[in-house]
Amino acid sequence: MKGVLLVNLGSPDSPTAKDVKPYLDEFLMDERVIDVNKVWRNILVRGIILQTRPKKSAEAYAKIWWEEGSPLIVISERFTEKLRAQTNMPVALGMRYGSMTIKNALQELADKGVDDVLLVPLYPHYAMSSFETVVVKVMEDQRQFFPNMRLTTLQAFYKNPDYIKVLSKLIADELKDFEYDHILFSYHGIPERHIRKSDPTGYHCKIDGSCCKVNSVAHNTCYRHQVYATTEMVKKELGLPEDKVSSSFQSRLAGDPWLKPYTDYEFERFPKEGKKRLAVITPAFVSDCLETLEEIAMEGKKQFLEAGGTDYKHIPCLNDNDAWVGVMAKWVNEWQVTGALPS
Ligand SMILES: C=CC1=C(C)c2cc3[nH]c(cc4nc(cc5[nH]c(cc1n2)c(C)c5CCC(=O)O)C(CCC(=O)O)=C4C)c(C)c3C=C
Ligand SMILES: [Fe+2]
Ligand SMILES: [Fe+2]
Repeated sequence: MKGVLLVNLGSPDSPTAKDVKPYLDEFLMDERVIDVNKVWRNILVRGIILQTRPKKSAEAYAKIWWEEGSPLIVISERFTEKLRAQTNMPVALGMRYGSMTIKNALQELADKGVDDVLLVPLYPHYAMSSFETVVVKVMEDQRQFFPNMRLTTLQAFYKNPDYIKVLSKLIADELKDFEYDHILFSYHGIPERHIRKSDPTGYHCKIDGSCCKVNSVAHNTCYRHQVYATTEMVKKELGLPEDKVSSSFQSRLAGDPWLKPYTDYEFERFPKEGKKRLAVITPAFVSDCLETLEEIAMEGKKQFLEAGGTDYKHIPCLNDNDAWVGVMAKWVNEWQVTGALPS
């Protein structure tokens, strides 16, 4: 029998340093997130980052935490519930990190008789630290615990026309009552090194702005190309003026160079250039989370207004938007009936 496994990133069990620490430990000890050798990763993560970050992160989580729990988890659960109502297959939800494990989600499917699984990483774009680590972990757990299960993966849907349409519609609806000077597409950043590492040609990605526009097989795994493609397609779909739209990258850790421009630098720059009314959309995330609700909706707003901006609007993620659930239902139901996946 066929079934669907949705996987998102995950959250700590509560917004306390005690629960944030083991969550960050699992997250940052992932070799696809902090991609240095094991000894150095151990020193960096356990000897340095985890000494101070859990307390700081817990304070940030406390600002956005809901009565029902972490927004990312609660929203993913709502999405899953709505999807279940639109398919006649079992649908399970797992998280890459934290206590809602992928193994438990696979077990839930196996208990319902599922032996043919469509894995849906809940990321529109491919990055080794998001999409790839989910696929690798699901494959490991499947091989180890469910050897008779078949796995198929829905590829990153960053340029799928159905996805672009629902994202564009959401943006248009949110902007109906907001007069803006500029719309910023702020994507989660990654270290530049990850772009080079994920380039199968070994030479295409130069991160100079030009490579992402020249056709290449590298784009299948190039996060930078994919996020710029999403921005371009939404811009086209909505007929947005070229000079009123740009992309940037948020949430970097100290140390390496990460993809530029940095979102927080843009918040400082825009008011000085007369862009005082700003709308921000965060399409790297399908559900609102710490990085959108705290970093963008709260801290970003503060920074922009202090830099001289006058109006600021954070556009929510697709979350459990009915049209978005409908698109996912269309994709998974088509796979169930024909075995075909969207391109
Ligand atoms: C959109 C996809 C994501 C990519 C790519 C990604 C890369 C990446 N992230 C970190 C470090 C952290 N990210 C944190 C939170 C976080 N990251 C994503 C998504 C991507 N990360 C989400 C959805 C969230 C929010 C989770 C939630 O519970 O709401 C955090 C934890 C919070 C904090 O302490 O700031 C860290 C740390 C790295 C290093 C990285 C690529 C190398
Ligand atoms: Fe992250
Ligand atoms: Fe590129």
